[in-house]
Amino acid sequence: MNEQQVVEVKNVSFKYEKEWAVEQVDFSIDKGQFLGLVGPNGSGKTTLVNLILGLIKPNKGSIQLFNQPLKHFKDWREIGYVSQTSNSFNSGFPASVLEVVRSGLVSRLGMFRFLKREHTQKALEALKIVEMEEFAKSNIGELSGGQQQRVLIARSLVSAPSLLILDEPTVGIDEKHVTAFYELLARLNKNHGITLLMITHDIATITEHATHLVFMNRTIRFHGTPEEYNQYNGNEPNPIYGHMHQQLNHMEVMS
Ligand SMILES: Nc1ncnc2c1ncn2[C@@H]1O[C@H](COP(=O)(O)OP(=O)(O)OP(=O)(O)O)[C@@H](O)[C@H]1O
Repeated sequence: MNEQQVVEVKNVSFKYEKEWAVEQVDFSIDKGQFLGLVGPNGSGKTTLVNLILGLIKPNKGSIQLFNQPLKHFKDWREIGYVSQTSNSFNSGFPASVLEVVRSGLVSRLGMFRFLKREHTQKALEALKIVEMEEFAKSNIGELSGGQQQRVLIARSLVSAPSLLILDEPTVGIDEKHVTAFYELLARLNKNHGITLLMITHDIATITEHATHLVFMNRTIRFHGTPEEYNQYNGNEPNPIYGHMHQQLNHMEVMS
């Protein structure tokens, strides 16, 4: 047993109908890694994350979370999940930022109402981490896409997860705020010890910030560090990686 292993995907294949969406995927994520999951549209990234979250079951292979087979895994508070949120809340959405963040603890709030003050405290601490404390009383629908995304990250942080999974979190964030957003993720990773798995199309930026990269197109085409990626990228590429790099460049232009 590898104590450091947070996610282990062993030879996993999945098909919705006839076509394989994910085929023989094999990789693991160790504690403390910031792993960027990159691939063209329809390459199986969200399917893979849904498999890891246990929302769908593999046709072949197996998945372990924190060294437990997925079917026995119960402590879902260990895992935070933030999906794409562009325009999640419209301007009339009737909730304050604090209420949205506190709702990350709602399952426990029902049983322990008297702990409400403690939950508010936890929510404020999470807002502080994402530098949104001053917006606690604002209406969520009045914030920008990037600010809303920070609030949703705060909501997933209130239960103190060890692993945070983000599906294209920079969609809807304007370019000048994307760097600050990546800096926030790097801080969560380095200072708070949270392991990160992030789906993105933004190869250039993820390569600067992630500790590890997985490029997939139904199967895994590359798994390694950004340095390893840059090495083959800078040298004569071998045919598989060269082809993948062309595809990735094409994706970058398309996204
Ligand atoms: N619910 C579904 N039913 C049937 N096929 C699906 C379903 N969801 C996804 N697919 C198919 O599975 C393949 C992988 O889709 P998936 O959403 O995992 O890709 P992705 O890499 O996340 O794409 P994108 O970058 O566009 O979000 C695609 O061919 C897609 O059409």
